[in-house]
Amino acid sequence: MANDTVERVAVLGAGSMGHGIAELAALGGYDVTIRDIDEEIVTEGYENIEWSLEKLEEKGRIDESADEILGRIGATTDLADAVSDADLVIEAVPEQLEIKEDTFSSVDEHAPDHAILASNTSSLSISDIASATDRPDQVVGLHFFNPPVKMDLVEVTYGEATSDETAEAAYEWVESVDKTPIYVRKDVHGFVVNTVLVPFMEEAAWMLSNDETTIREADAAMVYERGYPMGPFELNDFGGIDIGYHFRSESDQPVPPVVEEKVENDHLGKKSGKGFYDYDDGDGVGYKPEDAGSYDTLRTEAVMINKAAWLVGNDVATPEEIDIGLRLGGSFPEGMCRRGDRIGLDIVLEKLESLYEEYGEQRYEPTDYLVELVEEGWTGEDAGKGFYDYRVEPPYHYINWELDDDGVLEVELDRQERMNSMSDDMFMEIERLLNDVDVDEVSCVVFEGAGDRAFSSGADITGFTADDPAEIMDVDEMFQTVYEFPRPTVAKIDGFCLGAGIELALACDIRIATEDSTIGTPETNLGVIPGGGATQRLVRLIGEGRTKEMVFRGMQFDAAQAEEWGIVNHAVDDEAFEDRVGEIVDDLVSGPPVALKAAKRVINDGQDASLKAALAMEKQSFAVLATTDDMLEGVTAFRRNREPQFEGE
Ligand SMILES: C/C=C/C(=O)SCCNC(=O)CCNC(=O)[C@H](O)C(C)(C)COP(=O)(O)OP(=O)(O)OC[C@H]1O[C@@H](n2cnc3c(N)ncnc32)[C@H](O)[C@@H]1OP(=O)(O)O
Repeated sequence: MANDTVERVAVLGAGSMGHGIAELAALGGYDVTIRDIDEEIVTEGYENIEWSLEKLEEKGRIDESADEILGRIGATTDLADAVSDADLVIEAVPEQLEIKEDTFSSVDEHAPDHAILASNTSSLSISDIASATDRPDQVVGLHFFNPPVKMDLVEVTYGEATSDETAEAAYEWVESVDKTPIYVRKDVHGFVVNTVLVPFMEEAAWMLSNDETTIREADAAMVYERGYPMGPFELNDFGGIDIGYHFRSESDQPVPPVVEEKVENDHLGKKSGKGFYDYDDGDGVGYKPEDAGSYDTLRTEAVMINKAAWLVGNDVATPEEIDIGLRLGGSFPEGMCRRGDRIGLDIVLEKLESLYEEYGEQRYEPTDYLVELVEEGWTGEDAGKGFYDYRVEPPYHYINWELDDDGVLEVELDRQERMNSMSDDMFMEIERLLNDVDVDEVSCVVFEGAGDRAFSSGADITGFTADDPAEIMDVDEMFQTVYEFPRPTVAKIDGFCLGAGIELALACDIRIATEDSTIGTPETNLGVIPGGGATQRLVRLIGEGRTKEMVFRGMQFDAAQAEEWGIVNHAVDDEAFEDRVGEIVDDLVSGPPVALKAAKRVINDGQDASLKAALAMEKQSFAVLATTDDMLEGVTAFRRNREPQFEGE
């Protein structure tokens, strides 16, 4: 029976994945034993962990010392020793079924009965691996991405016999080490991420094999026109061309001839000095935006969306899980379900049908689920439903929000894989939330960034070349919605707050930052200027000279300087941060709502009026407020020497 209290972890294999997983487990507070067959490999793995922890310590990214964390890690070559008291065993030995089976059979013999046995395989079947044990119900896939400490995603994969109890315990463990798990509910080859990601590279390789594209054209189009972080050939070179090759051939699927040829010639990508690009004797990756030509981006995206539909239709994963998987595991700007809903599933289906007709290849055959959606008229966002249902409560993918009993609306920008940088969807979601929320229920709004690295590093730069300039200009509306929201707003800044990040903060009424935060307007480094209001809001806040210096020089500085310049209200020590924000929010929550709303309007609008007109606005508001119940309550409380209880009337 799986144990839901994991205290001790054993990691088998001290290579790049194994030592990374062991480091992660130790960072999460677990006692870990790392084991490999050879003393030298174990020592190397241990030293790699030591080096990495020291780097994290130097960068101030860990709360404990590297030595303390290292103190939780033991190393051995003895498998029985490593697993005998482990509650969770994670295998990260070479990707060969025989080696995995031998390992699991020995682990089964020596690990406690309650232990969960996990495999980090990325391409083998969990069910096959589990069958080497007498407890297949306690065997689960835990597919970490490389490097495990940096990459946020872990796929938690069911084998045929895996019990819910085991999968749930594994899922919770992943959360306990601060990673994001997604369930892969069936043991399908490639799990979720690779099922959708591999065609990104493969479709381009088929097109190259058929002389339908060039390497640079495909890479430039997917990066600059569609916003992917790397082009398909660049990604293939980066990850290793042999990896994708084995992935296809293991599952008896045809391999594009250009890939076969590269593997035969040992041109495996960056690691061998040559792949689709030449790294040793050439300039390496070298495409430019103008190389994009007429590459058929929809062809690749349609195949990926078809794969995503196949996963959903076969209950392997939900659209949310697929999209999180691709964002965190593939660094995609958005998941393929969301992208499909934006493109229009009817357009995707039509594309697949025409490709299927032209080439007759199985990979173009539209999956049943996609056909069903389109037949029912659920063709995506414009139709109100596609992979996601946009009709009643449209989903929020990039912000988390909560309205508590005191009326504090907490909005968390959550795109940690890209430093909470703001995509079009994030802009839209913030705006939609503020427009849809019942203002009477809200006493104040607090914006913050998810994770511990950034409030927001700005607008998503990768979208700049892919988006229509008119859409980029529209971002301004969200900032104005925040600025005009009729309740006090607070920016709670911890970490990078750059570009659109500081612009969101400037649209808030009060800004409070941890001392270590970095604040700035780096847009000129990108050849643009702030587009979300910073030039205008900053000049009103800190004056012309400082605004010009900041914007012209693309300056970034710490919170102390931001406080000195008047950009943030308070720069606060890390330890005191939550309390300080809490004090401010408490004051806003207990303040008189009608008066605060009036004060905000008069202060905002008065800045654009003449002093005379602004004073008149103030006087008028004062007079109106003097007739409210809140004023009576304020005066009564003063006379009776008690705290006022404002009702907002
Ligand atoms: C109208 C508004 C306009 C604007 O806002 S323009 C944008 C202004 N902002 C910037 O120019 C800041 C850009 N970002 C950075 O300079 C750096 O990041 C930081 C200094 C914030 C952090 O650096 P480090 O600690 O080395 O992290 P990392 O590896 O650069 O970032 C982690 C991942 O986040 C992605 N990322 C960060 N900021 C953005 C962004 N603004 N747009 C898109 N992606 C971003 C990276 O690329 C990377 O991703 P991967 O791990 O896949 O390599």
